[in-house]
Formats: sequence, C-alpha cells, structure tokens
Amino acid sequence: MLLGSGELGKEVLIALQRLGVETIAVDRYADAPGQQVAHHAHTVVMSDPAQLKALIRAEKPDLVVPEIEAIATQALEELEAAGITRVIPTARATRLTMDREGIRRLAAETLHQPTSPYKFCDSLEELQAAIDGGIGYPCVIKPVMSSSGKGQSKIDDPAQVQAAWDYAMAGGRVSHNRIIVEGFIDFDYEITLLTVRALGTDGQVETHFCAPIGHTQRAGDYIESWQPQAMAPLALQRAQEVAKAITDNLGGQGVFGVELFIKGDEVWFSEVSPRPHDTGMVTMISQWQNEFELHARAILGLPVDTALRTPGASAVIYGQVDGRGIVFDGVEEALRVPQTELRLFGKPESFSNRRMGVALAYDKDVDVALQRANEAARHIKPRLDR
Ligand SMILES: Nc1ncnc2c1ncn2[C@@H]1O[C@H](COP(=O)(O)OP(=O)(O)OP(=O)(O)O)[C@@H](O)[C@H]1O
Ligand SMILES: NCC(=O)N[C@@H]1O[C@H](COP(=O)([O-])[O-])[C@@H](O)[C@H]1O
Ligand SMILES: [Mg+2]
Repeated sequence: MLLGSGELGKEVLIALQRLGVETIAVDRYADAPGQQVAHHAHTVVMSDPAQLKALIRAEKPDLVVPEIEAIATQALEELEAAGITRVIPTARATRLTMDREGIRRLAAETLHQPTSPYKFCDSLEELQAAIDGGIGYPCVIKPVMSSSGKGQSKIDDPAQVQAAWDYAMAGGRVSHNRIIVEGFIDFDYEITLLTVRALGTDGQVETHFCAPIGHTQRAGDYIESWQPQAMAPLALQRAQEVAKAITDNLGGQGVFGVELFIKGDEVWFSEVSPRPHDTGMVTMISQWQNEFELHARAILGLPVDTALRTPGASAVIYGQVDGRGIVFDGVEEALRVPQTELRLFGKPESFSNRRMGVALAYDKDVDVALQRANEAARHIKPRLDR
C-alpha cells in the first residue's frame, strides 16, 4: 500500500508490479498518478489517524510504503507496534522525517553530524531573538512541517523578519506556529545522495550508494538535476559517512534521499527523505536500476545494483496554467531533441506551479545532458483542453 501516489509513487508501483506484487494506491485526491496504474485505489485524508487506521485494518497490506510526509505517522507507529503491518523503511523513520525538528535534532544532537546552525521558534519574538543571538543574516526560515519549499524564505536583514514569519505561518502543512531558522550555508553545490539499505545474501542489511546527484532549487523547489555531480574524493567520502550514520539510525530497508550541502571538502547534512527523492527522477535515464526499482527491490529483500548507466539529467515541467484536464503541446519538438525522454505524470488538475512532468536526457557529457533536458522541457506547453 502506497501512502501518497504522485509521480514518485507511480514509479514505485510500476516497479513493484513488475516483480509480481499486488498494489494499492492511496492519495488525498482521486485519480492521482499512481492510482491510474495500481490494482486498487483509495482516496482518504492520510493525515487523519482514524481514516488511515481504518483503511489499513480493512486492506491488511503486507507493506505500507509512505510516499509523502503529510501522513498520520503516529497511527503507523501504533499499527507497526501491534504487528498489523510493516512500514517502509520503519514507522519511526517516517515520524522523525515528517517534522524538521525530529530529523534535525537526531542528526545534529544525537548523531553529531555537521548541519547549519539552527533554532526552533514558536513566535516572531523568539525568531528575532534566535537571529540576534547567533544565527545572524542571511538565514533561512521554514515551517517545521512543509516540503518543496512551501513557506520557506531566505532573508538578509532585520526588515524582512516579519514577512518571513508570516510567509512560514501561511505555508506550513499543519496549523501550528513552529518554525526552524537556519544559518545560510554558502555552499559550492548541493547533492542528493541516494542511499539504499538492502539485504545481502547473508540476510544482513548492506548500504549501497548511488552516484551523487547535483540539483538546482528555486524557491526551495527542485527545477533540474543531474547525475553524476563531480565531487572531490574527500567530500564524497564525508558525504557517504554522513549518509551512512543517518540511514543506519533510521534503519529498515529501502531508498533514502540524503540532502547535503558541499563547499570544498566540507559537508553539511540538510535533510533526508526515507523514500525515493524528486531530484532522483534523473535515475530513470541514468541508472540501470532507477531509484524506484531500487526501492521496490530493497523493500522486498531482493538484490540491488546502484551502478550508473550513463550521465544524465532531468528538468521539471510545470503546469503553467490552472485547471483540470490539461493537454500538452510540443511533445514532438521535445522528443526531437536527441537522447531525451519524457515523463508526463497524468495529474488530473494543473496549477501554474505544480510539477506536471519531467524531461530526461543522457549524454557522455553531463552538461550536454542537462542542456538537452532543459531544451526538451521548454518545448512542452501545457494548455487547458477546451
Ligand atoms: N540553511 C540553508 N542554507 C542554504 N541553503 C538552504 C538552507 N536551507 C535550505 N536551503 C536551500 O533551499 C532548498 C530547500 O530546502 P529544504 O530541502 O530544507 O526544503 P524542503 O521544503 O524540504 O524541500 P524538498 O521537500 O523539496 O526537499 C535546499 O535544497 C537549498 O537549496
Ligand atoms: N519533494 C517531495 C515530492 O516531490 N513529492 C512528490 O510530489 C507528489 C505531490 O505532488 P503534488 O503536490 O503536485 O500533488 C508526491 O505524491 C510525490 O510523488
Ligand atoms: Mg529538501
């Protein structure tokens, strides 16, 4: 049972089905991408513990695979503890990572991994005091529960604090007033290190790393990614050490997207998804086993291979228009760009800023791949089918 059936879950569902698994796709709205391919579909409020528990008790899935953060993770912990189902990678990992406070305190305070300086605040006054007390400017303000940059802002001076606070209050996933303020890291580049915990032949969990994925973010949302990102050997080694420390603690089996900032040989942990990562969609063209296939294999106890097939890149296609039932012009022009592919997700409703697809490209030169992915993406013109 996938909890969340967007573009990432859809690919996990397809990978699982190819290995003979019966699948149930759950999302907050009907006709989500994954619901269009799964054997069974349900639409419920996944953040409501009662609804979530009732569904899991009724369907009795062997595996529950969270695909988004906004789910009632406490209900999952209860069901897992009662032996009713198995949560991927673990119910505890989904709880810790749904809230920036859980994962940040674990990484920095328990595991002593390098992170940006940070403070959690419950009011504008506390925020101002945290900045004045050492976080300083520039800094980044985020609701504790949000993703894809929602409610997030970077500020450079005191005049912007009030607006950043208001924006965080409006952009959080649940209505409570807690935010994190982080010192701004002036990194050279940032990566997602896909880290796979899978069973070896002896039945013990082994950790495998994919080649690092570089990406560009705009307003906290990913717009393009490429693999491999060139890294100094020491930086790569440190990145893998941080990823290992964090994923060892989170435990279970599956793919983790470990987000790291890099400057020279220095590495900072930012956050982690205990599931495939949006920037990892590039692996649909760049790896023999993409991140969704790796997730499916790892959770089923099957062997994995994280080898790179070719350098590649992904570029996001946004909805650009608001409305239900969009069609896409420019598909032919996009695919005339050599060495490209498209994934149009099939979301039933478009918003101008909603991710509706990605263009993928490969080349022996990763810069060429990135340029082609963007060129293909630019050709796609969503419009309302009227
Ligand atoms: N402390 C920081 N210093 C510098 N840049 C930062 C910092 N925090 C966040 N960013 C930038 O903002 C981006 C989004 O931040 P973050 O990953 O915390 O947000 P998110 O909403 O969880 O995004 P997603 O769900 O897409 O991963 C980062 O990838 C990075 O580019
Ligand atoms: N950074 C997390 C991420 O990329 N999650 C992906 O986006 C979908 C939600 O999209 P929507 O907001 O357009 O419904 C999720 O279901 C997941 O596939
Ligand atoms: Mg992130």
